[in-house]
Amino acid sequence: MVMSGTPVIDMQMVDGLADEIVKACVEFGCFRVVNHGVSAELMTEMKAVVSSLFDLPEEIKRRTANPNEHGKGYIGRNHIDQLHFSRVLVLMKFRILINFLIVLVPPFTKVYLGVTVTFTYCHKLTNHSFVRPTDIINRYIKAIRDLNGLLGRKLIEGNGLNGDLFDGWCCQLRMNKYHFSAESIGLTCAPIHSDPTFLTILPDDECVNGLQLVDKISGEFVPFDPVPGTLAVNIGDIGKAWSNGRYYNVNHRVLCFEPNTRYSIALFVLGPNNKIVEAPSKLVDSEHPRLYVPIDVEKFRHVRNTMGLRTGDALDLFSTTST
Ligand SMILES: O=C(O)CCC(=O)C(=O)O
Ligand SMILES: [Fe+2]
Repeated sequence: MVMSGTPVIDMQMVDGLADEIVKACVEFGCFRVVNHGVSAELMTEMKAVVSSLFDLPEEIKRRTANPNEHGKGYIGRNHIDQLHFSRVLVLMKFRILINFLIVLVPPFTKVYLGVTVTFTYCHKLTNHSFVRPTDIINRYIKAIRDLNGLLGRKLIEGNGLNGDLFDGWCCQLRMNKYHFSAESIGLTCAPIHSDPTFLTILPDDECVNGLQLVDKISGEFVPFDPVPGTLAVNIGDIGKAWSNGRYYNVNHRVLCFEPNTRYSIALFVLGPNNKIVEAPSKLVDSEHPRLYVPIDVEKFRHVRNTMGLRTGDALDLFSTTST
């Protein structure tokens, strides 16, 4: 059976919100949220900023290069590096990095260009032609982190736990631009992967589709088409580990279906600042024995990247039964 459609969850619903979210994480590993608290106006402003940042001259983007930390600075178009797609940038709480990935697809040999810009750098950019990106990005991140906080509280409640889940966790903001052309129709532009996150909040392009998910039951790809006014949320590997295997770390990919530019903006909720993730003891019992050893999230991402295990397999290396 192919799943008939991922749920759209109203974040302002009064009763049953926590249960709906937990159910969606277990059954689909993804869902959409509406009434999510990120205003349509802010979303429009953010999209304009993203587009302006991508339109910056190459020379300006190159100034953000960070030769010491691959993946945290400019990556030229000629540096094709599939690994970078899954490389994760750790954002300290007040030192926010923005990673742009411009994805070009064959027949071009240049796959994408990546740039990381710090907020400080964005201040410098205010001297350039586009408007107050820092203010808008700051407001956007605040709104999306508020939403994330609410999701975390509902996950805690839905599992019968107490406290805050994502308080102080590291996040990464990644902006993707896909140059879809007539020649690229039918091609895979972002390869199949799970996210190495607890969860990802993804405003996908409302006009240009392309995102596909692997159905939990059938194992087949199914479309995850945009629904205007909603934001997509998906569970990653760390979410599966924290839930003691209950949540589905859904594999996904992006295909080109039409010759239009496509944007998406992903907030990756990576892991706690103390770095260790383990399932709360309440989620472990005789019917649900502990599946994973405590996971150091930085080590996890390192193993995942260096071994190229991008579709959830890296978790097997942290299994309580692996030798
Ligand atoms: O562009 C999209 O819709 C998905 C992007 C994605 O999966 C990612 O950045 O991890
Ligand atoms: Fe992803």
